[in-house]
Amino acid sequence: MTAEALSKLYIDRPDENIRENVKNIWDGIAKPLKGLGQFETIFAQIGAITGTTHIDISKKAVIVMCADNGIVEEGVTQYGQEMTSIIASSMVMKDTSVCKMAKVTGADILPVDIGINRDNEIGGMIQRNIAHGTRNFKKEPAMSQEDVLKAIEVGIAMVADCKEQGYSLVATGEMGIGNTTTSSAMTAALLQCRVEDVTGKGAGLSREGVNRKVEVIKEALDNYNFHKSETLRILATVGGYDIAGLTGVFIGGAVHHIPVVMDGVISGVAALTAERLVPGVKDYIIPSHLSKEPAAIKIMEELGLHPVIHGEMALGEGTGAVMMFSLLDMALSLYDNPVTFEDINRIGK
Ligand SMILES: O=C(O)c1ccc[n+]([C@@H]2O[C@H](COP(=O)([O-])O)[C@@H](O)[C@H]2O)c1
Ligand SMILES: Cc1cc2nc[nH]c2cc1C
Repeated sequence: MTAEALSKLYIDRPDENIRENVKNIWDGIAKPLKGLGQFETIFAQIGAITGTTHIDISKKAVIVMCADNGIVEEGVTQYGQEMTSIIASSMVMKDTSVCKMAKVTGADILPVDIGINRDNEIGGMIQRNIAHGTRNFKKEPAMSQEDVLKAIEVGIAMVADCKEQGYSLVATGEMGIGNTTTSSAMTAALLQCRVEDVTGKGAGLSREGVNRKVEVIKEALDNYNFHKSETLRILATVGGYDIAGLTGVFIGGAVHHIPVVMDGVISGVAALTAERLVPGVKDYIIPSHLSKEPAAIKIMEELGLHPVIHGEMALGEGTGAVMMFSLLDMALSLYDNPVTFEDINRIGK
């Protein structure tokens, strides 16, 4: 896909009549008006996206983009790069946090190697490796624009495949040591805000570690001198294959009318990138939780999204999105099997 073809993608507006119809169905259920709050508007959004008031979220998948980041050699993380491979391998064995949580809600985990740094493939992963990790963005741009476009295409194609396999709801997840550094760098560049305001502990840095991370990002951004509108250049220079792949997942959701549940801060940066590249994508995004990483709230504000879970989570892999799956299933049980005002009036007589 070329940058031009990407910018020309057309996103339909969600169906506003169906949005209203779903809201009216909620109002007919025997409960205080708007009593399920944001969940009512989320189902109205799903109806508007899918073009029907019959909400089906029975088959769910988490697309977990796994990739390595060259910036790790600058000492910006608590763990070494090998941890990406270790957790990705465990994901295939259904033995990581997101796998255990997905088992509870009955969702499938689709682990994608989009840029892990290792010579041999991890059997059982969806093989889409574009490169063995990115380059160190403090020294040189992390990726070429061509490779970034390939990664975006991988994400779009993953959603198309999911649709073909009957999935009606997908979520974003990722695994990649160093990806909170790429996320903070991208947020600072895309929102033109101070690096220290959008940089956090990631997977467990000390205060001194965070200070170092801030300095590394600042030095790099000073060199590149981005304008906030240079979305693709920012992604290619200081982003990662995981963020690019997830950008494609969000775009794919909008193109294929599949709602996409957004996980934490890395997914958030990808969502913002997708909306900047292809305006209209954000109408297809369902936020799940507000990550503890400080960039998350700024991204939510910029996108006008309101996550429902405020639990200070900072885990990644798609865990917050899977938690949201459970809440959506529970809310849907009211919508699917409602007690209406007619029912209770009849019983009460
Ligand atoms: O999802 C989040 O908001 C989130 C916040 C902090 C850390 N993580 C996870 O931790 C890893 C990145 O942390 P780090 O410190 O190596 O940049 C990566 O694999 C993410 O899935 C994820
Ligand atoms: C153990 C571990 C698991 C993770 N899952 C997502 N990011 C992670 C980072 C670490 C360090």
